[in-house]
Amino acid sequence: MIEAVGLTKRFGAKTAVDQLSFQVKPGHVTGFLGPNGSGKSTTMRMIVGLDRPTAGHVTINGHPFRELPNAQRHVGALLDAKAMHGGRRARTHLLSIAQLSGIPERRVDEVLAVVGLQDVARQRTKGFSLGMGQRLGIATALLGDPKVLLFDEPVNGLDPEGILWVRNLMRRLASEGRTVLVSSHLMSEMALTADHLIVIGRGRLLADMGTQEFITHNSAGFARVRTADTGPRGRDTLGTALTEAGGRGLQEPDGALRVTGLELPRISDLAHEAGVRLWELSPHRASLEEAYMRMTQSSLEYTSTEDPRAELWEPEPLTVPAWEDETAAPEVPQTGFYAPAPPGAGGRPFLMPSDPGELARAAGNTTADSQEDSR
Ligand SMILES: Nc1ncnc2c1ncn2[C@@H]1O[C@H](COP(=O)(O)OP(=O)(O)OP(=O)(O)O)[C@@H](O)[C@H]1O
Repeated sequence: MIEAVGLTKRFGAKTAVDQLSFQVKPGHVTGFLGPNGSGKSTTMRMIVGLDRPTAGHVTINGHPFRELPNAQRHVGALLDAKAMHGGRRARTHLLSIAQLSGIPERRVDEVLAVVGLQDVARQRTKGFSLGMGQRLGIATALLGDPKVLLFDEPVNGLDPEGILWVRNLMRRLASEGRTVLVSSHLMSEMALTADHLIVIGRGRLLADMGTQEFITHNSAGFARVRTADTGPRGRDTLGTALTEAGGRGLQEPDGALRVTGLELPRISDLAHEAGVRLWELSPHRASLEEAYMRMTQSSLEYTSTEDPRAELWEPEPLTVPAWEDETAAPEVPQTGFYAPAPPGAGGRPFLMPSDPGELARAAGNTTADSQEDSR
């Protein structure tokens, strides 16, 4: 297990890591996420003793890295895939590290086979592609058969087959009871690889929870509603009914409505009462990328002038339906199937009920009851 307590690193006036406390437990792949410059690499460097904390401490299985006897046998790390002597052959690179750590030569050939570099083992690493370098870096981390593994951006530069391979490798290492901490900016990949997440922003801890829990806690909630094509006026009729009931609808590019401010059962009732047939009524299920953007948007060290993430919160309507002009969208409430106010504006994250029966029960509730549904 890796344990950080009040871990802090300052570079002059810059606080790169700010009072971080977390545990990385064995048997899981823990994703380490954060915007550029949020302090992930600095944290990893402190874990393996390459940077000294300004305050706080971090231990591996109860010991600071520098006090671990034969650390290579306990901890393996891929921090910089380019950190190798370009004039050395891949096998020689591994062999020199193995010899320094008392690791038998046969292990070098084992890890070369694990990462699929046997055929280029005698090539000099300066000719390696980024992906080959990553594989060699992973082989180096695995050399001592360590119980604790750190990977900083291991899928950087890998092709889809390589990414899949890394995913399966991480999961296998965790299933063997090892502690696996992996950073990546590839959210779709992290969603598939990591079962736990530590998220930091500006050096501070933003979240430490299961991946699914993280997505649930940080998702904008809305319903997708598609009216039957058979009734061309159905969408406008429904839009008016939804607006009058306190909801708000925006047109999705595919013609569906994105509805906030109303629970699904209420939307269904309103459609029924208005005589509008629905072909789709579904809760929006957020991706890890969306949840991550939502959580970190105020913690980005560098943001582009034009924020490409804006579309994740509220799409521009392609055309403003008539009913949109009639009534101003009301203040968005904070409970049930509602979209929260934007982060930073005091909004509470939207939570999907984990129990689908909750939806059915909510269908029988009055408006007053529905206010109790928030979780
Ligand atoms: N040796 C150093 N001297 C001065 N500042 C540093 C040093 N190392 C890191 N920093 C600063 O500390 C902050 C955190 O950097 P770090 O590399 O840990 O972030 P990161 O989350 O790994 O970023 P990325 O995702 O871009 O790799 C940045 O502002 C960086 O410029």
